[in-house]
Amino acid sequence: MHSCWHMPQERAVPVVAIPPVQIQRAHRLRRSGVRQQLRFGTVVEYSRRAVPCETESPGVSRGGFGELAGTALRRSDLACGRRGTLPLRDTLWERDLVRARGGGRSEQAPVQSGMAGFVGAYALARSDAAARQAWSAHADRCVPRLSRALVRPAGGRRRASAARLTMDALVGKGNGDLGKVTLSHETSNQTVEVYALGATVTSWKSGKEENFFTSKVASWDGSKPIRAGIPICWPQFGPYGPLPTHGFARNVTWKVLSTSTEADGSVSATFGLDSSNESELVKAWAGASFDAQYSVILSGEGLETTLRVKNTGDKPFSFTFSLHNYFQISDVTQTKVFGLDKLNYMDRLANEAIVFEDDDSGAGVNVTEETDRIYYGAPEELALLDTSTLRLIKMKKTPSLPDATLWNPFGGEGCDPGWKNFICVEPAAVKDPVKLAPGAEWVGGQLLGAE
Ligand SMILES: O=P(O)(O)OC[C@H]1O[C@@H](O)[C@H](O)[C@@H](O)[C@@H]1O
Repeated sequence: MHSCWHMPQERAVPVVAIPPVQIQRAHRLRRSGVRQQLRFGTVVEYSRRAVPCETESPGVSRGGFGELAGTALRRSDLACGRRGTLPLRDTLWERDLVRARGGGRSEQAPVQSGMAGFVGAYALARSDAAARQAWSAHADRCVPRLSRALVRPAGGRRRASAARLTMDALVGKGNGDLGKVTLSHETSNQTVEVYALGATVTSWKSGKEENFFTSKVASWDGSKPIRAGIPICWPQFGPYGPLPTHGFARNVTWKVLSTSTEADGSVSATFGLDSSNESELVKAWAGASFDAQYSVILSGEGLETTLRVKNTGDKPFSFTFSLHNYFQISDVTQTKVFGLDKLNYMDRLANEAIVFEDDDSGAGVNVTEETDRIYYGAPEELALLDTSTLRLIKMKKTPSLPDATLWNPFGGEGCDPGWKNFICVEPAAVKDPVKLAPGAEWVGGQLLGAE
């Protein structure tokens, strides 16, 4: 069989076509309510197989495996004229393949908690196993890195590099004459823009592709938070607390504390906000004394954004938090969010009822109506796939951010005119507010990768 999808050498296995009828059978099993006996975190038997992409399977139903495979097939069709194979190793959908298996090679392999949907999307979107492994390895290293104190004392390994400032980090003016830092990572051809107002990352480009949404009606005069990129919701998420919605971090101007270049070539900017800020909102926050630093790091693997908060007073305080990612997508209804299947969520549109998501198909969550949810205890790794463009955004969040929100207003009255082109997936700490004792520090952040 001719193959246009590269199968890496070390993963070369006999390619066995799965007839559409077997895929249909897998769907029937799932739909008929047969429980998946194979759970995340267990060792499952799986079959190394590939779906033949010349099969424009008339019988492959929409939803789950079929729909995504269909997307991938269309991509293959474009690339190689309706022939080729798509490896499906390590994917959640392999659970279906296990059921659908009709003989052939199989072996034992671990399926990691929370990874399956994400890896599945990735595997389907791209068949480059080497890149997949590199991402996973980096993401695993990233959490401890994110959890370290961010600004090192003078003389530390990180050098605040005035000499390289013009190359890697530019401090200048942006829209509305607002202060802005631009970071460039030349080897990976990424750039990021961060406004001092709210320390808001407004743009993150991988090559020419913009990963973040900027509202056409965003205000750039400081009167409102900037609706673009990653507004920081702190020290309050949503209406839950004494402050205006989403707290004050996104409303006030942060100091640019440093820009630097690491030995590994990653570039960063760190912003600071503390309780000496003159804003009435800050003063009104129950007299809490704090020192907050927000670090934005661009590396070959993507974008890391991390908030560190220290209680500098003699009273404890608590807060909730989210990184309000506005991801740019071509159509919200054609976007799948992976990692949130089969989780309880709090539905903010249904009197905050706890809803049990029973679909564990791994097909990803698809927004088809106004959606405002908080998933309690979301996995550390999430991903979203724009199935129109096959653009994939991967997210790894620190354990200190156990929750994730999912929001799109879906054309509701007064909502943003660009609602179709964004989806908010926000790593968050909402259900259990973070409590900080005097002198204590907290760190929460995310690593984002785009393909
Ligand atoms: O303040 P913004 O950027 O308009 O975002 C508001 C939305 O932010 C989301 O995080 C919340 O889940 C929604 O309930 C809320 O409406």
